[in-house]
Amino acid sequence: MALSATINDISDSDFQNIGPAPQPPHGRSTSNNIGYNQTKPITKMMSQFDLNNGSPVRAGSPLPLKSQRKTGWVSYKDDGILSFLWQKRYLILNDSYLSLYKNDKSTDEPILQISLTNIVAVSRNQIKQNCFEIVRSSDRNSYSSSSSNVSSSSDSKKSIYIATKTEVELHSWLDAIFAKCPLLSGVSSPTNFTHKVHVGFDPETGSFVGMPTNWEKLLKHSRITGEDWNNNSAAVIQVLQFYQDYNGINNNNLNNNPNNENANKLLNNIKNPSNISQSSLGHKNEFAQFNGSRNASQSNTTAMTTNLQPQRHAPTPPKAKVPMNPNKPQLSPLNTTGSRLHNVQNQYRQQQQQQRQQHSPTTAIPPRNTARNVPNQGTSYQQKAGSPVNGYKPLHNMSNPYTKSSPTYLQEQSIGGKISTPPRLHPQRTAPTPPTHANNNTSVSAATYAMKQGQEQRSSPQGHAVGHKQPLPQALRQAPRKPETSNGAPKKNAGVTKPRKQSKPSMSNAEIMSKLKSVTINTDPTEYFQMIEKAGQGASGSVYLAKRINIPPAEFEESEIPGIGDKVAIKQMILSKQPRKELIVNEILVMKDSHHKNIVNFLEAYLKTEDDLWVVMEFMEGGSLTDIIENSPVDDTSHSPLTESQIAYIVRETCQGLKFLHDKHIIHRDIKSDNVLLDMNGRVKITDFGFCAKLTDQRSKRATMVGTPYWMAPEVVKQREYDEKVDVWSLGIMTIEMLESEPPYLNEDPLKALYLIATNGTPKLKHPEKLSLEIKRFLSVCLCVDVRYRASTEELLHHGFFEVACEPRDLMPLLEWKN
Ligand SMILES: Nc1ncnc2c1ncn2[C@@H]1O[C@H](COP(=O)(O)OP(=O)(O)OP(=O)(O)O)[C@@H](O)[C@H]1O
Repeated sequence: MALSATINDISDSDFQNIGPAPQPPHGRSTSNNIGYNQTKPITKMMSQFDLNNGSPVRAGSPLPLKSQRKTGWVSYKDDGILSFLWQKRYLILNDSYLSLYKNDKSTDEPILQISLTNIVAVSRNQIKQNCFEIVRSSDRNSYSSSSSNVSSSSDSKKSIYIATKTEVELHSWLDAIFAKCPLLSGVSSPTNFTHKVHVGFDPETGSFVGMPTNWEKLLKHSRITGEDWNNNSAAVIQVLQFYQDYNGINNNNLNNNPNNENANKLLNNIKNPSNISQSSLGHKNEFAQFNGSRNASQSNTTAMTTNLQPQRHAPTPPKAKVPMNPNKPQLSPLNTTGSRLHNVQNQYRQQQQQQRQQHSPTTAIPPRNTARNVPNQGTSYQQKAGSPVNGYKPLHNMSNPYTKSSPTYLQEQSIGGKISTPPRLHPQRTAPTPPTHANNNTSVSAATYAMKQGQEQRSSPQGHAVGHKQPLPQALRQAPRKPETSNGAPKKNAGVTKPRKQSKPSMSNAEIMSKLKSVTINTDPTEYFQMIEKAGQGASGSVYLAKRINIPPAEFEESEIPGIGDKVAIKQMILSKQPRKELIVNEILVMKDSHHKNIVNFLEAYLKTEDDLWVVMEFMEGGSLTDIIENSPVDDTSHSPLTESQIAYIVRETCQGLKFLHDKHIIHRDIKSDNVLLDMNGRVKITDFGFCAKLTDQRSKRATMVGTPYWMAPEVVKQREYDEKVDVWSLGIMTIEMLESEPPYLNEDPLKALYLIATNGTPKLKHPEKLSLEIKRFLSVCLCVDVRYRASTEELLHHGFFEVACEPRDLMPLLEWKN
């Protein structure tokens, strides 16, 4: 293995580091007493690290512990055949080896000796109290008196576990080992989420200590608790890493964020809900941005904050036909997702925005926020409007393939582009979002509204977010609204935003345009369509209902000539506003090649000008499944708005679409109710292919973080390799959406939600007693953490749950709200 080869090349004078290299701890305390509650030394120590700019330290850098020999009694176990056994051993750490002896006479032969150059990771482990794991590469330099004493696996990595009597001892060993092992570089790198630095939760101050500043801050603002930390610190580190990567957050940005003070105040308010007054909402709003949407593209920021008028000053009418001029798309006052705001909400949001602007020199795109509208919400909103906020509403949907610098499909694999490896984390952020120029009165963030509406909804002591002790008021179960775009329509981009790494685009602009031209008709399509109304708003553009009135000459095969008078959906995108044009190419290529009854049918695409792209698809007049969930009444017993038969039908159809993709080795990676559309005949189809990934013989697994966190499989959150089965997990979550109106953990802040996904395993249902055995069995095979036991789409299609599936016509009642 390359790693071990590298390791064996290390000489004493070399310093090697995995990943971007942080600075080792200069002037690090030699004390072995850095313990759990000793926040000062640890914080001080950590403050010396520059995780962004750290460079490898060459030999000769002061490592105070280097010259010391450390000894002590520990409990030891390995992961070999004696793995059940904890044995008392005498541990000696010198400058070259970590050795375990049966007694404290080091003159005897050690039972295990590991060369320090072979130690590749050290992390706390929960299998025993005060325990840490040492991972070593297969080694020529290490010695074991009994091969069975060490992992019997032929893997090149082996683990041993060491437990100490006290937490203080544990930290002291960690300190010493980190200081001496060249591959550990003294502190964990944020790009390697092996937890190599001892961090902790100080119960006295109620804060996390010993972390990079940005992580500390993220944790402060999350609802991850000391208990969570103690239960599974590795998972906390993982989700921090994930969150940071996903949002492209770096230290500088956080450290320099002028909102931090406000965020801290907000944190206090969250800790002490009674402190929160109306006037503190501005801070809270900033928290929403801080926590969720700080990375939104700048280009969208101003536009969004200036264009909320239609929704703020008038409740959205249920439906209106707005004639469209195709040459000049009008901004529809419709909230096309079917979410209707009340005036009180709008005033509320306005007020919040004013506060936010007073307090914050920056503006970020508020989170996308899919309102889960429920009947009679007005009353609840009004009640909330006058009452203090005791929490904040988390962020539902983070998808926005086009507005972020995300690791892309095209960067990763071969559909329509070059193959390149997924980018590593570059902690640099984009420039801070410029101050908004929006008029205070018109600039309202959906996030701020959501915050106001939010409710502190703690997870159970066990950490399960679902299964609330008390049923939530209807309005509070409503997810935040989508951030709104230039026409007041909701926008997908909330909470944890989709990944935006500063990776080099895999194709140049010219290459993208050339690719785009090869898959589009390069004519002005205006004369071929009559625009009827706006049907929806995505992050990358608007979707219009249109009628085909003409057909471009010689553009279609005879068998494919579309019908005059057919209704179509046209997604119009201004290319210069798309930070990731390759995602659009990606989407077109996948759609073009994916004709299936459960996939939204791509018809054609036009490059009207170099900047104006029209993608023509079949029109799905029923809207998204999210719309249906939002607009379906929930009864008093909080029973599902959909029957199990309806759910079985919708899930089966989605599953068929997924199987089609999976058979082509394509992973959708963003399955959720927003991306499932229905027509008025009850047909169900998958859409939004911007994040698809192709598995190839060379790459049968993926590792890039893509998707929308609440729907993400644990292996994605944990940044492990994954395959098609991530879609099966998301399908299970989508099934829960239909049962409970929202995905698990939606009421948690994004970081906590990620933690819960990573640690809770299969999410718990709110009302399992109301569900059939079949649907529960179905969910258990979709939401199986162990991917090996998670069903494939092929297997799912044989599941007994689908036997109760209704007929398409039985969905009609769910579509009535559209009429
Ligand atoms: N084929 C279609 N038929 C009918 N309505 C559609 C169709 N495609 C999209 N819509 C509507 O337009 C909205 C926006 O769709 P779009 O695919 O642009 O959404 P998005 O995924 O949020 O955006 P983006 O893909 O740009 O991030 C959808 O929520 C849906 O209501």
